[in-house]
Amino acid sequence: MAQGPALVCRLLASSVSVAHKAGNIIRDVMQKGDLGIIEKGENDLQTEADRSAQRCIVASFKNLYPNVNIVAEEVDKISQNLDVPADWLITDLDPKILDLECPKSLLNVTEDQVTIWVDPLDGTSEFTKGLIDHVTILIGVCVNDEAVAGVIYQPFWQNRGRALWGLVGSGVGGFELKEPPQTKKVYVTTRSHYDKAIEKFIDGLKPCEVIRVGGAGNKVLYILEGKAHAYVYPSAGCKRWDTAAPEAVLRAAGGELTDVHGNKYSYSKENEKDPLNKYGVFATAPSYNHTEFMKLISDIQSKNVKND
Ligand SMILES: Nc1ncnc2c1ncn2[C@@H]1O[C@H](COP(=O)(O)O)[C@@H](OP(=O)(O)O)[C@H]1O
Ligand SMILES: [Mg+2]
Ligand SMILES: [Mg+2]
Ligand SMILES: [Mg+2]
Repeated sequence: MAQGPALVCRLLASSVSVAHKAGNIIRDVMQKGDLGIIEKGENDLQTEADRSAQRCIVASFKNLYPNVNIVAEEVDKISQNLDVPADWLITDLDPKILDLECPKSLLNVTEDQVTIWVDPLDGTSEFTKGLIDHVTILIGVCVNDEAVAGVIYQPFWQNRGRALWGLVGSGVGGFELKEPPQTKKVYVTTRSHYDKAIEKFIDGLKPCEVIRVGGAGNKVLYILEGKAHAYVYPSAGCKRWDTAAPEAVLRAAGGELTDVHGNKYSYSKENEKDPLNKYGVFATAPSYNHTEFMKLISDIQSKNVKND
């Protein structure tokens, strides 16, 4: 009997379609100009765009995939209200993604094995400062504890937005994958959560250039588009919704994302209660050997401990 597209492919196709709508919502909030900023904690903001984009994304997924587990960043009452306008409930599935051949290992995945990690607006700090190029929407499709597919959506790319996607074992799309320069080492790190300890750590890597930009999604884009060799964040602060989609897209392209020890984070639903990426974020370009890079990181850490 002929079978329809596999669940993982349908989830990725939905992610692309839903991200386009959430992008519209974010652009509308920016255009109206009333961002409705709330301070959730120290150096941790939320806006009307974060809340509304999350409501659109979560309501759409719950409607189409009632048994899939969804973990989204915003936990307040307004963001969790799924009574959304009818046109926010997206049922389209991006046809290009549905045409993809699903990797064999993912063909038989069932809803109960899936957790979708949603960051409705990554780079909120930059968004509130008008640095709109740093903003992305992140939807990561995870099976058991692995990030296997994801969308990084840039709502302000060329004033209209674009979806960059990846399916591990299949490939990436929506952008041109580029290698970083061979002549110099470039590292990308946080703009808004920078401190002396991070500065010292990165100095130890002796980079030729350090780029500081907002957003976990945006930093992985720097790697994918050949502007940086690695994303270095030697600090706790990012959560699983910040890294699920970027990790999936990067892995699908041949790169890697781990903690400071070179271990993968788990994206299983059990992490909902403790989603913090406690041991930092270290991501490398496809052509940059992650194991060797993590060895360099480990040497630097030992040196720092000796000198302290
Ligand atoms: N020390 C910290 N405290 C709170 N959030 C942090 C953090 N470090 C990183 N993050 C979160 O990780 C994402 C990327 O951070 P950065 O731009 O500093 O690299 C941001 O996501 P959001 O913008 O979705 O909240 C940010 O809030
Ligand atoms: Mg946030
Ligand atoms: Mg984020
Ligand atoms: Mg966010």
